[in-house]
Amino acid sequence: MEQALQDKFAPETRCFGCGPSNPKGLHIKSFPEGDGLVCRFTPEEHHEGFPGFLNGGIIGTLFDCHMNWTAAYFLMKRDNLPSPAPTVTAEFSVQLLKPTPSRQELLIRARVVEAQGRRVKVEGELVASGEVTARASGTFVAVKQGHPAWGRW
Ligand SMILES: CCCCCCCCCCCC(=O)SCCNC(=O)CCNC(=O)[C@H](O)C(C)(C)COP(=O)(O)OP(=O)(O)OC[C@H]1O[C@@H](n2cnc3c(N)ncnc32)[C@H](O)[C@@H]1OP(=O)(O)O
Repeated sequence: MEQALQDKFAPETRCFGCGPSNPKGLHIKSFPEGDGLVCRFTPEEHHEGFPGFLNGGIIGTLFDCHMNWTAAYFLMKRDNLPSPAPTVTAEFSVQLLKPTPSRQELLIRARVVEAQGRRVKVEGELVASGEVTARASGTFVAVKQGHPAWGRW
């Protein structure tokens, strides 16, 4: 199977959501597919908000990191960079449409809907057994040299 973007481009990073080297992290894995990125995630019991259903903050983190990588990968392709751009989350919002089952594999899709300069808008959806249980949108910005995140991925 093809390597996840996180493992290919940032294996040493420790982001709680997507850092491969954080032993307590979620280890979100993003793969290019179609016009965006997809992520498949199977929650653990300690990610639940109530029995059998996922905690809303965990849902937010899944969207945050996966949409961030969607923006970073988009900028890499658009600007012909050797690796994904160093993007951070400027803002994001999540709509929790129905309880998300936690004892199964979940699918998160994200795609870029607008981009200008180093600012990228991304939309995402979370699908459980073919049903969309949450949607999100956010703005991600590629940082400049001198930003605390510069060179940290
Ligand atoms: C291998 C690699 C892996 C790369 C992949 C890595 C994935 C890691 C995932 C980690 C995700 C995180 O947790 S990141 C950590 C949480 N996030 C943060 O700490 C970010 C804190 N905020 C900041 O550092 C800053 O505010 C920035 C970088 C977002 C923006 O500051 P700046 O660089 O000075 O840029 P600025 O000129 O203000 O804005 C640039 C453009 O973005 C717009 N903009 C700025 N902030 C916002 C905002 N909140 N909402 C909407 N739009 C905004 C501006 O209007 C402007 O648009 P225009 O006029 O150009 O149109």
